[in-house]
Amino acid sequence: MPLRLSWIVSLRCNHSERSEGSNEAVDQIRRRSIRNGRQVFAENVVWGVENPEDKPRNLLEELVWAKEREIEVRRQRMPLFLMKSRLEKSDVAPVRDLNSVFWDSAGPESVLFFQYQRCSPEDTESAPILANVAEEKNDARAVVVNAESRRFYGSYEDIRRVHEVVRCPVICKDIFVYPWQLYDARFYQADACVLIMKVLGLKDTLYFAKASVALGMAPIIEVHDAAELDALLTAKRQHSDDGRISILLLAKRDLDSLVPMLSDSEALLERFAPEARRLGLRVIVELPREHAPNASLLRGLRERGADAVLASTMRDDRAL
Ligand SMILES: O=C(O)c1ccccc1NCC(=O)[C@H](O)[C@H](O)COP(=O)(O)O
Repeated sequence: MPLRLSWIVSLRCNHSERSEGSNEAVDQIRRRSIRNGRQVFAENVVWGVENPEDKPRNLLEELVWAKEREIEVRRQRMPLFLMKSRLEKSDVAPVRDLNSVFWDSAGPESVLFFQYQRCSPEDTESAPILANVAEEKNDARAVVVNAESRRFYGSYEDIRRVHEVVRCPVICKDIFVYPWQLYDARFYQADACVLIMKVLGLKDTLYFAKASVALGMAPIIEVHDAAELDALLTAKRQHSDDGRISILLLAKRDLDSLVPMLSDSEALLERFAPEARRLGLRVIVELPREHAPNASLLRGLRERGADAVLASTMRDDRAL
C-alpha cells in the first residue's frame, strides 16, 4: 500500500517562458497533464498536484484540457504507428501548396482567406451550409476549416468535405497538443495546420512545425502577442526552425471567447511586419466577424504588411 504524503508536492510548470533576446514574458496556457488532479505513484510515494480542483482559467485553456483528454483516449485506441500506416495506405490527395498562394500577393490588396466554421461558442444560429462552399468560395485563395468539436462543433470530416468542393489549399484549425493529431489532419486532407503558440510554447511550436512539414503540411503559427512574436522572430533569426516556418497568423484573441481583436493584431503588424518580411515570413491577419473584408480594408492591411486576411465565416446570406 503506497504511503500517502500529507503534504502536496508542487508540480509547477513554468507557465511563463522567457525567450532569448526578449524581455517580455510569454503568458502560456497551462497543459492539464501538469495539474490535472491525477496522482502519480512512484514506489511507495503518492505525488499529488498543487490543486486538484483547479479549473481552466479561460476558454482556450478549457479547450486545451479537453483536447488532451480526447486525444489520450484516441491514442490508446489508435497508436501513432497505426496512424502512420493508415495515412500511408490512404489515397489522400497531393498537398495543395499554401506558400504558392502568396507568390502573387504583391498586389495592392491582401489576399483573402475564408474560414469555414459551423458555429462559435455564443452562436445560437444554425451551421453554415456546406453545399454553398463550392459556388461561393471557389475564389477564396485558401479556406480555414475550424475542426474544433467541443465548442465550435467542427469535425475533421468537414476538412475532407470542404477539400472536395474547393480547389484552393485547406487549412486545419484545431487545438494541437499532440503530434498524433497532425497525422489525423493530413489523413482528412489538410494542406496546412494552425499551431497556437500560446498553447505550445516556442519549443513545441518548432517541433510541431517540423512534424507538420514532414507530413507535407505548411505550419501556420498563430501568435497572440508581442512576447510570442518576439520569441518566434528571435528563433527565426537564429535559424532554430531550419527554415520550416514561413507563415504567421496574427490573431490577438479574447481568451474567453477566442474572438480576434483586430486593433491589437494591427498593432503587432505595425511593430513586427518589416522584420517578419526580412526573415521571409508571410503574415495573415484574422478579422473579427463584424469586419467585412472589403477592398479598402484589404488595401489598408496590405499597406501595413498583411499578405493575407482571414475573414470570419459569413453566416446567413453569405454562408460558406
Ligand atoms: O485560435 C484558434 O486557432 C482556434 C482553435 C480552435 C477553435 C477556435 C479557435 N479560434 C477562434 C476562431 O477561430 C474564431 O475566429 C472566433 O471564434 C470568432 O468566431 P466568429 O465570431 O464566429 O467569427
